[in-house]
Amino acid sequence: MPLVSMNEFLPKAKANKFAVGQFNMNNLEFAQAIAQAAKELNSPFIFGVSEGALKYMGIEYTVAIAEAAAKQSGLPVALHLDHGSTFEVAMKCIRAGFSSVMFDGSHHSYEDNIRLTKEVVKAARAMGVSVEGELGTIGGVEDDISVDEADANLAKPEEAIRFYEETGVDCLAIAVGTAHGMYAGEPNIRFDIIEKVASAIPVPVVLHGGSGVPDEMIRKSILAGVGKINVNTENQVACTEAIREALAKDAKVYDPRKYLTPARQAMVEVVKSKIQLFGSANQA
Ligand SMILES: O=C(O)C[C@@H](O)[C@H](O)C(=O)COP(=O)(O)O
Ligand SMILES: [Zn+2]
Repeated sequence: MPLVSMNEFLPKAKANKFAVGQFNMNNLEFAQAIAQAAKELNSPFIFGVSEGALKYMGIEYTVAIAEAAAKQSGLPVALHLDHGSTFEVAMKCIRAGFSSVMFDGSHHSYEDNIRLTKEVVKAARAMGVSVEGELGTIGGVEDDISVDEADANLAKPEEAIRFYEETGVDCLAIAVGTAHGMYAGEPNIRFDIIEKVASAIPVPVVLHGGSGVPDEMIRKSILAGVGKINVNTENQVACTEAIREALAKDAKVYDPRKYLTPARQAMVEVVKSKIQLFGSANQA
């Protein structure tokens, strides 16, 4: 199956109250693990690729790997630019074969964020590519602010609703108390904000910072209207722990396949557990 826009599965997720996982692709083993887990559970999924990951893997390798995974799995798979910072990078990804892009204008003023997101939506829609927008500040490692500081920048429901109405994005990431990276304690998720926004717009709310969020909070977020959840850190941790363990067991090992095989399997288990939790198994 060729790569698809997120609109192939997000409307169904919103209607049937499940969420589709965005699992970030950082190298070939991540892509293989994500595709294998999704195939075992017959789930649609999204490969998220940040600008940093794009630089690391190269845009042509990224698209080729995602296309191979979609073809091999036979599942609906979207290749999605994660936290795209400019119109230009979004267009570069679309031209290279991405089926979906996020324009993260959250660091701009509210009005500029609307104006810039609208431009991306107009161009992307003409090419059948879905767009995610972002409002508010999602804290954590990525922008080096703590969860408490991020709380001061949660999305305001009226602003989020107007943002959707003016931009026409296909899904909307709003800051509701989650953060990128691992949590020191538990996140304080504002389910009331999710509910207010999700009940007023026809597209799903996106939850960034999905790693380390307790299962019950994930279920509650989905019931409140989250239809896409991003996970990267938990896969990175599982991958690195498995490599450390393999190297500690045999200090003389030099064949990367010897430590990347358990690393890949550890990620398969993480992704499978998220797919079960998000309710997207058997929704392909
Ligand atoms: O870290 C990245 O490169 C991707 C993340 O920003 C992704 O969008 C995300 O939200 C993952 O959250 P996490 O797994 O809880 O860090
Ligand atoms: Zn994110």
